[in-house]
Parts: sequence; structure tokens; C-alpha cells
Amino acid sequence: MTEEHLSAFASSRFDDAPADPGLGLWQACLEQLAQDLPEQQFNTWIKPLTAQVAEDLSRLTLFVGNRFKLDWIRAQYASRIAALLEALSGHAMVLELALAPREAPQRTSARSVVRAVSSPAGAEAGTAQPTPFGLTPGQPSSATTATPQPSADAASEGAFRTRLNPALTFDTLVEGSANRMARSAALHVAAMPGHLYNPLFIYGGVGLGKTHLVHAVGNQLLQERPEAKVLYIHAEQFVSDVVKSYQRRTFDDFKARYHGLDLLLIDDVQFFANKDRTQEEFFNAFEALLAKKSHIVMTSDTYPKGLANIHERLVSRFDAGLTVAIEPPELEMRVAILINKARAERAEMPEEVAFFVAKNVRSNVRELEGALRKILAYSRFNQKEVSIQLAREALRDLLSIQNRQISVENIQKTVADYYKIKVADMYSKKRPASIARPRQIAMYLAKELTQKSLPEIGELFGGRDHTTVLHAVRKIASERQQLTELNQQLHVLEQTLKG
Ligand SMILES: Nc1ncnc2c1ncn2[C@@H]1O[C@H](COP(=O)(O)OP(=O)(O)OP(=O)(O)O)[C@@H](O)[C@H]1O
Repeated sequence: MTEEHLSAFASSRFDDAPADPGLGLWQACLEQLAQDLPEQQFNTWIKPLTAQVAEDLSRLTLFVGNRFKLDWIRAQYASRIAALLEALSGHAMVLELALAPREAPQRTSARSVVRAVSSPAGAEAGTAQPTPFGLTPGQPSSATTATPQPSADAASEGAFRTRLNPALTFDTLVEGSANRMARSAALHVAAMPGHLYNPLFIYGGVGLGKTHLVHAVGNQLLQERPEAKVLYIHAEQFVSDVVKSYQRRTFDDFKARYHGLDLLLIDDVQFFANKDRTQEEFFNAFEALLAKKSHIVMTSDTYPKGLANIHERLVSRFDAGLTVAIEPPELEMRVAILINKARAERAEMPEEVAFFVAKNVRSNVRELEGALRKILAYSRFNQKEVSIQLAREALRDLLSIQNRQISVENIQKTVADYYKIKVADMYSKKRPASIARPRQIAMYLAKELTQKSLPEIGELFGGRDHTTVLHAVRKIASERQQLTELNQQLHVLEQTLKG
């Protein structure tokens, strides 16, 4: 969308909207978000934002009322807003989030968005540049690069005391063979915390739904027992709480906060690596919680024994309850997720389009969501129905990167290097297990990560029959479900291949 389009877009919707590309851009973005998000979410998080757009439309700064809200918006909405801005403006834009000073107006409607006169430099440097509205921006932080870090102080803030995201429930989590076991264990914990599976340790690759699942446990428990003390926390935040309690000598507060919980949901415990003091405090909290039959649910990117630089006594405790993996979703599950997420956005995604997207976006659910957002934004702004052709256009960058990066030759080389065999063995007729197995793994990955058909793959593996490829694909897929070590190896290979 060009600047003229934006002005026209903004004026066509707001009688009194100034013909101003920056303001028009944010207004268009707000309009879209109002359509896409549930009303309550929009009103709570998006509507109160004030925006400042650089004259050349290269940068948009959003001002947020407090640190907790800023962290939440960064974690939950920043990438969506950034994608929308890019789709609307037709070029890359930097999205920044900054704290607004207390005296600044907190509530603005789509019609009263704040915009700086012409001083993007002030916002860039994060200096206190008063705007025509008397707004004094705080330190902006780039939303496109920052990682979510909810603040500790937020724990005491009203409805967000638990740090649970109410949208992440069992209802919105699509079930499939990839997450069935983890989901049913989590449901069990939510129904009867402190009984079986304590601690529950959930592990898996990025963007596969671990965080979603632990929030679902907390939300479900609170629905049945609203008085329960539930806390969701990212491991990095726990580290930072430990540091703060040391600096401020507030150990009693720290203990009161963590040792008194009924349910502790802690995400990404691999971040405890090499943090001895934190590990000790976590060990104490862990023991205290288990002693009073409170439940602990943890997530990590690997299984307990695969964790590096974590004390053995913790690792053995992590493994003492139930350890379950979440796998990358299979094709049908990816399709179901796309269709469900599209509906949640009040859009329809025809099944054939969902299959097309699911076949091309295989790595994780977060990427699927990103692809869906791109398609829906593309469809809305071009006012075209969602179709395979439209999906192809909306995802052209992603598809071309994928096609460029992952070829069967690339897979053969990566797998051969990994298992220390010769690339030539991928095409040879040799059959010893030390060669045949990596070859089967490479065939499996070729089927998973490329668009090639079974006969095409067979051809590229020294002219083998398609039934040989099919056998390899099925065998590795089934063993992957049972053998943790193989699963880990495949994760590593997939991550390497995807760059
Ligand atoms: N089975 C599913 N059904 C619906 N949505 C899902 C499912 N799995 C994941 N998601 C969604 O995908 C996104 C990424 O999931 P989540 O943040 O839970 O992944 P994660 O495994 O914790 O990743 P990371 O290790 O990077 O933190 C979230 O928006 C989540 O709601």
C-alpha cells in the first residue's frame, strides 16, 4: 500500500481523519486489529496505545502505560503489529515500544492517535522529546528484536497476578498425535494437582505449544478453583527474581511468593544452565512445593538428562514425575490448527488452502501462525478471497527461502556429515546399518522438508524404488515416536537444515 492509498484508506473510514500517511497507517492498523482480535483483547491492550510515526514512515513507536503492559504487548502482539505495518505500508518498518510517562493520556481512541511533528531522531535515541501533545517518551525498545520478559512487579497486578494468558486454554489447543500424551497429562494435572505426574516435565522444539499447554493447565485449574495460587513464569524471570531478592535482601518475600503456590508453571528451564544460585533457589522452591503437595509443571527444549550445566540433583528431580515430549505436528494437525486459528480470526480458510500451507510450513506452529497472518492480511488488503494462488503470493518470500535452502542434495550432505559417512553412500547400494540408517533418515527428511514425491526422492538416492523410500519414511517416522535419542537427532538435523 502506498502513502496515497494509506491516506485514502484512513480518510475513507474516519470523517475527521487527517490526510496524513503516518496517522493513516496507524489508524488502518487499529482498524485491522479491531477486526482480528476479540473485542476484549482489543479494548484492553491495543486501544489504549498511543503511537508516534516517523515522518518517512520508517519507524512507529507505541507508548504503553506501564512495564508489565509493555512486556505483555511485546510478547503477545508486537510481531502481529509489525507484520501488519509491513503489509499496510508495503515496506519494512521498525516497531518500537516505549513506556509512556504516568501523566500521559492512557486512553485514546482510533481517532486520537498521537503523532510526533517531525522528530524521529528523538524517539530513536530514546530521549525525552516532548511531542505537541506534551508526551514525553521513555526508552523505546525495538519490538522486532526484543524477547518477552514479563516483569516481576507485575505479579501483584490485579487480573494478571498469575501471569496467565487467558487465551491459552485447552479449548484453543488443537490435539493431535504430536501432543496427545502431553495434553492428557496436563489435563490430569489441571484436574487433580498434587497427585500424579509431579513434576510434569514437557519438552520439545521451538514453537510447538509447550507454553500454550502450561497456560492451559493454569487457566483450567483456576476455572475450577479460582482461589488457587497459580503462577506462570519464564525461567529467565525466575533468574531475575533471584538476583533482585539478593540485591534487595528480600528473601522472605521471594520465599513467600514461590513457596506458597499451589501450582507453579515454569517455562524453558534450560535457561537455568550455569546459574548456580538460581538453581539452588529453585531446588529449595521445588522441595517446598512438593512437600506441601503443590504441583510443578516445567517446560524445556530438551529432556531432563539432555539438559546441560544443571545440577544433577535438580535433573534427577525433574525426571522423577512424568516427562513427556511434544513433537512437531503432523500434516493433518497442521491443517486443523490453521483452520481453527483462521476461524478464531473470524476468517475462513478453505481446506485445500490449509493443506497447501501445511505442506509448505512444517517446522512449528508459530511459523504456521505467521503464515496464516500473512495470508489473511494479504487477502484483506487486496480484497481477494483466500485461495491457493493468494497463499502462494502472500508466502512467496517464505516459499522461495524454503526452496532455496532445503534441497535433497543439501539434506544428503547434512545427514552424511552428521553421521560421518560419505555423501556418495547416500546413492550407493551398500547395506551395512551404519550407512543404511543415515540413508533412511535422509529419505525421511527429504519427504518431510521438500516438495519432492517418493519416486523423485528414490531417483535422487541412486535410482531406488519409491517403495524403498516409503518404507524408510514410515520406519523413521514411527521410530521417532518411540526413541528419544533419534528424535533429538532429527530435531538437530531439521534445525540445521532450516538454518
Ligand atoms: N496444538 C496447538 N493448537 C493451537 N495452537 C497451538 C498449538 N501448538 C502451538 N500453538 C500456538 O503456537 C504458538 C507457539 O506456541 P508456544 O509459544 O506454546 O510454543 P513453545 O513450544 O512454548 O515455543 P518456545 O519454546 O519457542 O517458547 C502459540 O501461539 C500457540 O498458541
